Amino acid sequence: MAAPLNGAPEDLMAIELTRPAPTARRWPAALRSPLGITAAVLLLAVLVLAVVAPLIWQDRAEAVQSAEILQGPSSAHPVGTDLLGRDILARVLVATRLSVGLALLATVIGVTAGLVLGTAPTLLGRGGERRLGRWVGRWISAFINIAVAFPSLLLALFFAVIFGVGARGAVLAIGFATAPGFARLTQTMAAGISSRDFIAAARVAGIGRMRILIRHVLPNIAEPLVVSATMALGSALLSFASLSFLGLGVQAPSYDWGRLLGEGLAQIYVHPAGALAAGVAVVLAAMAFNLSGEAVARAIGVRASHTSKHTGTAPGHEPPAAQPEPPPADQPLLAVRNLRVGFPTATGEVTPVRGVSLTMRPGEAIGIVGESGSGKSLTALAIAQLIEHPGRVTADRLEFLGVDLRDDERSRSVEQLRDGERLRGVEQLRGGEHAGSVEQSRAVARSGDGELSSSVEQSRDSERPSSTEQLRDGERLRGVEQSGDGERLRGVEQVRDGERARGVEQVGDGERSGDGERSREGERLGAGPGLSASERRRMLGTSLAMVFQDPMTSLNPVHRVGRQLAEVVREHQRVDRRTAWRRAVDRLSAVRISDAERRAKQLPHEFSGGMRQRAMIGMGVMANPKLIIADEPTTALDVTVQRQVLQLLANIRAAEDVGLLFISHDVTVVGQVCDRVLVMYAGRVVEDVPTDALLHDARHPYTRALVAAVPDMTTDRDAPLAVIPGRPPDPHDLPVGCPYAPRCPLATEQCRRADPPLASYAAGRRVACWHADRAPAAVPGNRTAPAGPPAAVPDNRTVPDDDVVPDDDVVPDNRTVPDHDVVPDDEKDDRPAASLGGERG
Ligand SMILES: Nc1ncnc2c1ncn2[C@@H]1O[C@H](COP(=O)(O)OP(=O)(O)OP(=O)(O)O)[C@@H](O)[C@H]1O
Repeated sequence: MAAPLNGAPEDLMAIELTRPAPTARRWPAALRSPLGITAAVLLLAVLVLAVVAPLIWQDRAEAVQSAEILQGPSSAHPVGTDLLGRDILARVLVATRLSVGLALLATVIGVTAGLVLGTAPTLLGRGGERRLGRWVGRWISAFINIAVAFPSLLLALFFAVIFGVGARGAVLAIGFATAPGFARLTQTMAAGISSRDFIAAARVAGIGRMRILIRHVLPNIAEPLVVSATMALGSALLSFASLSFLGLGVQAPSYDWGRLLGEGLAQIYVHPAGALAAGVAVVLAAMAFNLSGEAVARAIGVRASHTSKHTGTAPGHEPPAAQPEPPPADQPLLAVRNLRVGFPTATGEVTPVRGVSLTMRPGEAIGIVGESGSGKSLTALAIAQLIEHPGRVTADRLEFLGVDLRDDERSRSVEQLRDGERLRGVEQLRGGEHAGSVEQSRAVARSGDGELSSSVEQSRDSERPSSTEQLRDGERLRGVEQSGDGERLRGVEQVRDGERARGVEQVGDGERSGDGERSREGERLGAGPGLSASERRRMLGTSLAMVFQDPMTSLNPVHRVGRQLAEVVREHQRVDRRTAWRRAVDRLSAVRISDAERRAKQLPHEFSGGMRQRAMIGMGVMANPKLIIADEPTTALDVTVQRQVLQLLANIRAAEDVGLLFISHDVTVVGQVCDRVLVMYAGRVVEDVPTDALLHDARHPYTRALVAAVPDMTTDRDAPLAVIPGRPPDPHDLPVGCPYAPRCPLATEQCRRADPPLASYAAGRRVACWHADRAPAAVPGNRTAPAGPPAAVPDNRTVPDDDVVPDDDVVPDNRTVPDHDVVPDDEKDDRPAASLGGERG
């Protein structure tokens, strides 16, 4: 008899929750089904027998009657007697307790060990700063993978030999043989839940790993785990019977069903009923547990899911270094330079975010737009420190509130190179060397006067081709050196203008002026300039809020909304439960959720989509953040709710002087809430333009195409809808040169040869295009001027309580960029250039 061990967890390996709503209403229906009734009756019978059988039939089962040896079925002995004349039926019934009890014990051991092993990678493996933890987590994962590869029976036999013959050894053997399957199931589900937005939100809020695991991950995977454990119990029963049957389990004088099977086997041809009775008991009890698991599964709505494969290809290209933005007069809220996000692939590394730079002042609203896959979300996640291993984030500078957010181990090499370059830059400045740099800096100066072409020309002729060549050859080192040159340019220019001292300071210490600020921030937080990982987490938890696109996945479905909001302040401000709850209710009403006290007690599924999104925003402002990152917060909402959410963000921003990084596909929506817009394409910023210039004075053909592709109420319905032909490039397979060239009506040979740098051509304006000097044509007649930013609530830290946004407040339209992915092939290439606005260039 070779029963499958721990088959249930393996069967349920890819289990997932189909819906997060409470399941109370589905239980009665499931119990009333034939499956539910059968399972309930069988389970009840097994449990009752396990409790009462030894009390009633123990004496009869153990009474030796030499006159009745090996009797066949009779009215006195319904399934006959054994070699000592004992009643077999009584023995089978009495053995229920030991058989079920031992199986239960083995299952508890297996489930506990599986839970610990399965959650360990999630617990240890998150966050870049935990190298040792990640390492241990990886080893545990590898161990689980190897263990599940072995047949469970083999594992059980192996462990049985290790732990010794007998009931105790068998319990441990079956427990440990059950653990790997259960661990794999737990690990898979925990990893799935960990990628959900509400976990990211909890992490942004600075909630610790263990707490996230216990409060957010486990409750969401508990139901399928219970189903799996129930089924594992049936398997453990069969396994135990197998070991006892083989003589490795329960030893005489004790007896379980496996032992009774073994004893009866010798008489199977004489008294088949006596031999089979224990087998029938095993089958019925296993069925009871498996059917119960099945019924529970139906009641709570879990089903098997399909796993998806990820394939990697060639690494991405290096874009030319962006020209840094001029340093703001005051300390920036957020300073990002040369941010890169990469993921390992089978053939190297793919880099979906390639050198993004941005500087945000306190209270500023910056929009990031671009088609799907342009790297907007990854940029936001990298800033919020939410890129998971094996994702790799590097940056020359990544500071929030003056605090360096970089994970040292990951970014140090780049930083060291930059430091080296900076020092050399200072030396060169001091010695009055580097004529080439002076030349280049003149170009930058001219471009500052609006002579963009000179600047571009300069870069085109000197820097870029070599840069592209170098990077194509994988000489990253020299690429970094060039970014150092960018720094030198500015410094040299300042020296040329007689501002030598300032230039040296800026170039020499670079953006190291931030160091002083960082120290001050560190002092404020009670830590040194280099904050520890937990201090950084705490700082981010209180100062940065994230609002995600899908309001359904942004809140934990199993916790009341108010409790989730309260958790943020309880975590950071150590306030008592009641105070935290009051603040949660207050924040809910501040985000205009009426009857906030009652709503706070509801679960997320009881909220509408717009309310959930507002609740998320309410959660974000629980700790008075300095920056809100909103990743397409209105995409999943209808027009009215979209307008309310935009209004709310604008109000909070104005009332609390919060910076806003607003990500969207929709250039018009971004135009209405932001001061300036970064347009991303193929993982890099291709244009940085003030909002008021977005519609009529954008320089990059891609920006203009995005603007032109947005229809509005005045769009001529008879004319073909403007679209951008082709598709954005796959980050795995970027073309040489400007990645937009294959879709660009202005593309020339030069565009196909070299990627243009993001160059500054006027105050607060940067563009990465070789042809950006060509005067932008007027936006087609179907465009209307953008509405102004939503009216803000001045000087008031709470947002008005009215649920209805006045129409004249703000009218963000819900126009969205058409889904270019679904442009039929035959439309892509013969689309007239006029539809792109390219003719305006
Ligand atoms: N974990 C990952 N591993 C590998 N590639 C990834 C990962 N996450 C995202 N990418 C890739 O990075 C690119 C940019 O993704 P990102 O989510 O930032 O795009 P996006 O501009 O926000 O798009 P959308 O508007 O559709 O959300 C995409 O091509 C995506 O496939």
